[in-house]
Amino acid sequence: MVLIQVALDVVELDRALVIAKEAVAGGADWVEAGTPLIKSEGMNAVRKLKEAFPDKTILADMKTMDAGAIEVEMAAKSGAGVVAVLGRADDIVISESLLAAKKYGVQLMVDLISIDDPAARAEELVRLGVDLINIHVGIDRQMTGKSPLEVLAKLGSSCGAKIAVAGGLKPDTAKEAVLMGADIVIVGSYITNSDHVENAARAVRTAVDGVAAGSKTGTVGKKTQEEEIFEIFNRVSSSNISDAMHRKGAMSGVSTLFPGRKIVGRAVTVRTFGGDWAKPVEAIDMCGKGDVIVIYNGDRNIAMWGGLATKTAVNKKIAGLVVDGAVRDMDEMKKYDLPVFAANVVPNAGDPKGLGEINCEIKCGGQLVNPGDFIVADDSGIVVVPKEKAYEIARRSEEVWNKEKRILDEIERGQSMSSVLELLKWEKQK
Ligand SMILES: O=C(CO)[C@H](O)[C@H](O)COP(=O)(O)O
Repeated sequence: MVLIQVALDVVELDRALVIAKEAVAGGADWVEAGTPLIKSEGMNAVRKLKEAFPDKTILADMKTMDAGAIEVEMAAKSGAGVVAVLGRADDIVISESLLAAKKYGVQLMVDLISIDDPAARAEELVRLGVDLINIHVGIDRQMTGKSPLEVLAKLGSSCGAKIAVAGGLKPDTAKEAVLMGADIVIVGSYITNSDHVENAARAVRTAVDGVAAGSKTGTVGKKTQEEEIFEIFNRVSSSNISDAMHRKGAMSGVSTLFPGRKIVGRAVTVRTFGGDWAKPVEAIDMCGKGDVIVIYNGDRNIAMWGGLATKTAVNKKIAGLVVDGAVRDMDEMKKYDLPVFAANVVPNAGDPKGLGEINCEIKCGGQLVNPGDFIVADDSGIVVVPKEKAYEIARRSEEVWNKEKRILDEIERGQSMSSVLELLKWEKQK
């Protein structure tokens, strides 16, 4: 039987215990004290988990690099049945960890996170006597699109050890991992950040058990990164994205004219001056379906966009307009669905002189925007995501969105935001 291990990568012990209870009810077999929980609470986290789940195997994700024997001993004495150390550690650290594991009657799992040649290292580890290996892509690398399934495909399932797989797994990828030979699937954020942990764990259980029952259909359909970016940006908010960019990326002084209309698209940029509307209108003809026109005008008191330009843009099916400058003809613009974000609305227009450029780097609302950058604009504001970082930021913003949903769920159950986040405990010490 394939085991499901829920990884509790939260820093608050009380939350971890609640989440673990729900995950176990949904079918998790092993409960992992995740590294952030161990760093926050120490071995007490392992003790409390063992106390709460005496019949379950508790894994302590120590991520040990040195002094293996003492770390394994500490975790084992606290109630861990499996202790995880890093495959990047020296062989002597692995051997010492193995000796301690034998002495205290626990299993050792060796984590292949960030190993350049996982197949070669797995072979060495098996020679050292390791019989439980974790094919793991860490959270930061997941955000760049790396998946543990690619690593598993290279390693194969017959390396002589039991195989655990971890790194952003969801029901479909957990199932794929099992089809590829995994004995244990380790699932963290998909379960712990769910607003219904029990159901999320059950979805993983069903997917994994489906393989044992012989259902080989429904493996992961590959989406392109571009498709994933659009899917995620359409789901999350500009605030989630700003959080994912370390609370940066938002324009200032430009806001929605039509609340409720959202933009997700790639920028076609325009720089123009003093209400000159030639380049903005010419840019519409250069746009493809779904593009966003982003304009720096430099004068917020002369309109360089109005009803006629809006109708042309609607015909071209552009996703929206963002203007660091003024627009006019609100009555006409209201009739169309086009999301419009601007710094000002004034009735007096400029003239079509043709100054400026299309598709050059501009500064709009205080943010640099390059052609092709992603623009996400909603009622909270407008964020610019540089195209080179778009996939990573999309993945990180999805994590932010998921975490917030989970915290909201806990607040809806009656807790205060401050108690859920243990704000007092985590205030920065002077
Ligand atoms: O060890 C970890 C991070 O280093 C995680 O526990 C592991 O990656 C599983 O979590 P997720 O499913 O969120 O990736």
